[in-house]
Amino acid sequence: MTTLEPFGARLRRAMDERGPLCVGIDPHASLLADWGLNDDVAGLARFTRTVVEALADRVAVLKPQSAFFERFGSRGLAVLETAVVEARERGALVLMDAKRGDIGSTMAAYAATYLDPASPLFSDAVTVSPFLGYGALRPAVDLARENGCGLFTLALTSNTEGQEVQRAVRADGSTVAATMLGHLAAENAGAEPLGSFGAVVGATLGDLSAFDLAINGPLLAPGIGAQGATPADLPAVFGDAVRNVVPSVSRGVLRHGPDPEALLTAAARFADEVRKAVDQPGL
Ligand SMILES: O=C(O)c1cc(=O)[nH]c(=O)n1[C@@H]1O[C@H](COP(=O)(O)O)[C@@H](O)[C@H]1O
Repeated sequence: MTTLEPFGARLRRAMDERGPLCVGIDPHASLLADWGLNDDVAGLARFTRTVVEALADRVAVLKPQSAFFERFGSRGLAVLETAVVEARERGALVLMDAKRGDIGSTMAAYAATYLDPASPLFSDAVTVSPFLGYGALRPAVDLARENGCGLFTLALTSNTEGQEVQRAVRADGSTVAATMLGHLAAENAGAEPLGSFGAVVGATLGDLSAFDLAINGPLLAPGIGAQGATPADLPAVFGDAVRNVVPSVSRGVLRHGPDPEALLTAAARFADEVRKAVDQPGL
């Protein structure tokens, strides 16, 4: 198996060619109903295939939310496996949104699930939670490096509840979030054109100038659309780091289905708004 080019380089190229938008694949039961589909594995498969076929050859990143597949058990995971393979074949980078985080020895198994090319769920990158300690993520960091994959570590999440943990002040006076950003900057030191170790930083959070977002890695910015943020908010939230932002939308695009053209139009509209806001290419 050929080793992939580092994820950061692959992502930068995809952002340059396709624009930086990430579309999330979140098959909520309510969306399946809105699309006239049953809340069962056949409905899940139809929904997922529609999104992949509509968008995988146009957007830089597709981000399946694993929870919506796991709720159907092994047959849901089989749908997810197919989606990952098809999306990658059509040229999208797949960011598995699994938000895994555990003690190091267990983390190694999560890493093998998403970052080992031999795994049926092998993805370009995965979201991880550092709240058992950043060091516990080491097996995932190492395997990502080995296989040309990326990690997106939660730093400042889009939901207000996250603040009690992420903005907590440590004994040395730094916040937990700033500490995570510091770890990521260290992982990405010297990487060109972009490091492979991203942070998740919500687009909903307002001015973040108190945080050093210059981690030389991508900043996944969920919260656009259904959670209320808009592409126009990005420069004020991210400042100079906006060039490395991967804005992420799930329901804001998915609610336009099941017509594939309508999905693509919705994604293109978000991409266009992003391009106007941050001066990067559209779809
Ligand atoms: O890691 C994520 O993607 C994520 C981090 C975060 O801080 N907030 C957040 O909403 N997300 C995910 O992004 C998606 C947001 O979906 P929409 O609100 O429908 O656009 C969901 O799959 C969330 O799990």
